[in-house]
Amino acid sequence: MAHPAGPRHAEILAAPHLAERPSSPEAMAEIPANVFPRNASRNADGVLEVAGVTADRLAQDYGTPLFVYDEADFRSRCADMQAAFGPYGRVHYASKAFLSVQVAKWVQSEGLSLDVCTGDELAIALHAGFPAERIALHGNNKSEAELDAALAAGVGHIILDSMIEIERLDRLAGERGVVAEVLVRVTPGVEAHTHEFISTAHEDQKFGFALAGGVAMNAIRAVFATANLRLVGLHSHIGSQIFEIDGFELAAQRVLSLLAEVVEEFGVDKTSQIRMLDLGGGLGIAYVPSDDPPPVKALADSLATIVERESARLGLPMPLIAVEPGRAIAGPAGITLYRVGTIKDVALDGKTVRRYVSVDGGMSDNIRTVLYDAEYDVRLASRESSASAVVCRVVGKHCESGDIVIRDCWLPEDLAPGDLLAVGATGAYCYSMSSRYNMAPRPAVVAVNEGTSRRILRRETVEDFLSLEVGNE
Ligand SMILES: Cc1ncc(COP(=O)(O)O)c(C=O)c1O
Ligand SMILES: N[C@@H](CCCC[NH3+])C(=O)O
Repeated sequence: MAHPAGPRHAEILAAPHLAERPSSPEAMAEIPANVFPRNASRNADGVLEVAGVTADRLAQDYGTPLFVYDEADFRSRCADMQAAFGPYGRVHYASKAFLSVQVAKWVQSEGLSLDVCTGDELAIALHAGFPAERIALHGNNKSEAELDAALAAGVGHIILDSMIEIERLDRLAGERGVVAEVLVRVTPGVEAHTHEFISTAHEDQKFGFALAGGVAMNAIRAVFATANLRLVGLHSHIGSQIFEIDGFELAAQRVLSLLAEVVEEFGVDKTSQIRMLDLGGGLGIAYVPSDDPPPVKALADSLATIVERESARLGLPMPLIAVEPGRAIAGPAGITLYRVGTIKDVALDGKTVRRYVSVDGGMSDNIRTVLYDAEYDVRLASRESSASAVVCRVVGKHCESGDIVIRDCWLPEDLAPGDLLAVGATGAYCYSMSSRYNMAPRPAVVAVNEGTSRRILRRETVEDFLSLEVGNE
């Protein structure tokens, strides 16, 4: 395909998945099945549809930017997780990836458990009628109020993260006259191959008790010394967006070795209630077509084999394996629709230009590009184009030059204001990490299913912002 006339457009060298110009307009129009929701496709008119509802219709009915979740996709990923890991233990959906009352209901009806990190995530789950005994509470700085709310609700277990918290929870449980089931979060010193800020099991960070220096063992001793805490498992989470099993394998080996030490010190009888090995979340997804994460079932079976082998080697009974996937359930189920507002060719030097495509959202609804250099796949959603491919940078509307949604991508040369763009795999950690920067209202969130759509969260309005104002009477 020829370059468009005029100055040469900036070529992409850094991103391997973009190194090759799409072979044809059809290739550029393709909706990559491993990135977009399972029920997304281009219809006969060339318009993107999700679960039978067109991007045009959605934008017209609900406005843009818009988060669109394929409900059947979300549910099927819950079901896949449950089928893969359920036989070995328990699946907690990590609600931080994306939570709403509807989402909690989907998770519940698919039979999964739920992991929450704050009192307010807990409140949303309880509001949805999620059974408290299937909820686990995480967090490195849970307040007394949050711990007490969890005890009042009767959550399944609480994952302990500091010595102060052990004392705090023991006291609160005593005051309520209950015994709280707890896991101790162990930091096993595994460097997951992922971005530093989403890697959580190397030792120099805020989560958990280090295996090194006997810190985790001391925490376990402290729990055994309490009157109102019952240790039912050990937890480790090595990071997020992980494609290889070796990090999980090493973490499982190390945590099981710690368990063997605990059994040796406290005896088989006193430790028989420690039945859960929670390996956390972190299962990776495809953000761009070349990403190839392992299938969930294969991962589950390999992990179970490893845990079984290690347990046998250490003379321990096979524990229940718990996992806490967030991204792998919510991520691929969601897309973001944006409306193109302006397009600008910016001269980089004498010979090249970069095409900036500005959309009506940005870092307020997707901070991941700015925060982690995350990559995304974007497609023209409102029509098909036969124009040639041009390297573009999709940017938001915020007062920040770093407000980039997609650093480099191929889009049709004839892209114009008013066109709709769809960014794939934005279902996790986009809405949940959104902000109101520049008074940007949080977008609406829509669920689509079998040809129908419904709002599950309405768009914020300036009236919402004004309702927070005080002292202006
Ligand atoms: C303790 C814990 N569990 C589960 C998750 C969910 O991770 P992911 O969405 O990568 O599966 C996280 C986030 O990284 C976490 O910190
Ligand atoms: N928020 C991160 C992952 C960390 C999640 C929780 N520990 C992301 O968007 O990738």
